[in-house]
Amino acid sequence: MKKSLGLVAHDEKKQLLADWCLAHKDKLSSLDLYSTGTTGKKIIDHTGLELTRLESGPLGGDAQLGAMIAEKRLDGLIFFIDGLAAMPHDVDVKALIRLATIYDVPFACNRSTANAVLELF
Ligand SMILES: O=C(CO)COP(=O)(O)O
Repeated sequence: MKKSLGLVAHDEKKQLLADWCLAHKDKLSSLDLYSTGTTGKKIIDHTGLELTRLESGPLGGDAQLGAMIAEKRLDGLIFFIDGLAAMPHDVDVKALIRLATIYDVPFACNRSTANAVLELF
């Protein structure tokens, strides 16, 4: 069965994630990819990768990824976080990170850790 990977980025980090996805397109195309709404659109437009777009983060996309982790349907999470901006949905962001932590899901919050997580796939 294909492994699944979540891909999320805050607005200031979306280009960085799209570029990272392009650089790793071959490997990523062998995985089931899930993304929050706006991040997913950016990745598709930039890379042509196929992925499942969930709701936008502030409208529940982070919560959907958290639910997938709790249901053991997500094998890894790449979440490029903007550590310099306040988010109206900060509670959802924290909940997603918390679930990745307690379920021991490989989780990357920036490019160098994303490279390390992708090595596991
Ligand atoms: O806000 C996000 C993660 O917290 C990302 O959501 P979007 O991909 O819809 O911008």
